[in-house]
Amino acid sequence: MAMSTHIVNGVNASDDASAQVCSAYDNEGGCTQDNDVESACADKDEKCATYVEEGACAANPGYMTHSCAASCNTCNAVIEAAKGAVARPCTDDDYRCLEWAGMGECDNNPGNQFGIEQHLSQNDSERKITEARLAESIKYMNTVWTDEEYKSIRHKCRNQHKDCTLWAASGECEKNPTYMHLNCAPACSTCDKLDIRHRCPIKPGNEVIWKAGDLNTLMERIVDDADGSGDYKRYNPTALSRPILKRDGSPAPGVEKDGPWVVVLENFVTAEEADRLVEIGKTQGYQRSADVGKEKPDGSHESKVSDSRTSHNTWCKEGCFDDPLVAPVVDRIANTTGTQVKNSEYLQLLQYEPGQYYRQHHDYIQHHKEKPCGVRILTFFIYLNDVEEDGGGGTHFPLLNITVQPKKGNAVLWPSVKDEAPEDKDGRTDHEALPVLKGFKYGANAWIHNRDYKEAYKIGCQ
Ligand SMILES: O=C(O)CCC(=O)C(=O)O
Ligand SMILES: [Fe+2]
Repeated sequence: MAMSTHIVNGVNASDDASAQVCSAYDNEGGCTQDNDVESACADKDEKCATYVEEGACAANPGYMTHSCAASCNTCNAVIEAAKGAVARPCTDDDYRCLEWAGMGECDNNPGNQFGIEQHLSQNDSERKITEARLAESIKYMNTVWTDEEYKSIRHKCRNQHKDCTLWAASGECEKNPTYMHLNCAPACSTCDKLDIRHRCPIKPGNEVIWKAGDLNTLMERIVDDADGSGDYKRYNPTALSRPILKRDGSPAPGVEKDGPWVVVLENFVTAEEADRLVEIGKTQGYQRSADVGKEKPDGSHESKVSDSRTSHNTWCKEGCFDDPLVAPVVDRIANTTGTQVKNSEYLQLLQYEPGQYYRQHHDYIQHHKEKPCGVRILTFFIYLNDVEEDGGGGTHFPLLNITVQPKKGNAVLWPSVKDEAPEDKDGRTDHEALPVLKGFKYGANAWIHNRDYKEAYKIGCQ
């Protein structure tokens, strides 16, 4: 079923009976083409006669009254509409609309709607600029509905507020783009921004923090204390896996097998800090964990609950990250990894009940590569309670044959990317959270990104 997309007739308000209908506007909202009442009342659809025979004047007055005013004898209604202070804001574009609506086509084929009916101000100058903007929107939406380029987002391109067009006419698309581009996309002519791939470009200045070699430099500094400062000594760092050769080409002492970095830091958080994170998690309430799901047509991703991950989690955002016992932990993670707080996702607080687990997976998310947050480069995982040796719940790296047992306050960190190509996944750090067999397990994930995550999150581009 083909539907055209003509949506709104702009009507020039006038107080007297010799109302004029404006059919075109200039940039300032002035009417460039005044037609007299006679032409306003003329039939505008060459099939009017046929429709009338089919009884459409009565069956579908929404379309016929205005489009076949002569044949339906509804000239007065057109003049009244033109006289009224509010323009006829939205009309059906085909006399069969009513019939189609009855068949459920508004839901099945919501093509010719572009959102909430737009309010035209009573104030003359506002009204003029709004009408001019409306005329632009109509033109633009015709393109959106015909051009292949907009196929994936055209159904989502709607004005979500009655004042979108007035706001757009007053410069709000430029002043307040985050809200306007999404919620008033027809008014701002920004339907393309509904596609996350267009809305979220990587802007100049948002640089990656790791170049080739930076991963090994950091990890050698942590584990070998190569800078001699002793800063990391207090965590008694242990590399459970590491590259067989150091950056200077010398063999890493005691290392027999080449591998990615997996490093344990002891007592990274105090017992008090760990308890506070668990307490905040409980107060906020843990929800069933979800994974990244399928890509949606607009380029964003579904989140999906699946059997591969049965834990519960909550996020440490407002009211948590600024807690006096939490803020130092967040800062410490950034300092220890030579990154900045803005590179890290908000802490994810995890709870595993007996029997719960997270099957083998990788923390690297491919689609982040083209996003302003960049890819996850490091996972910094903190254990917030002890789980007994025979209590399960270990973090297991199946490709490396390593299991780290949860110990309150300890952290384990590993890269998601390769040292020589820090945007690319290092598949060797696949891991799983083994089922907890006894008691509960609590933990906190900090996923550190190669670009500014917090800014990307703020604008919905993560
Ligand atoms: O709970 C663990 O030991 C690891 C959790 C994990 O891998 C994750 O949440 O991505
Ligand atoms: Fe993970």
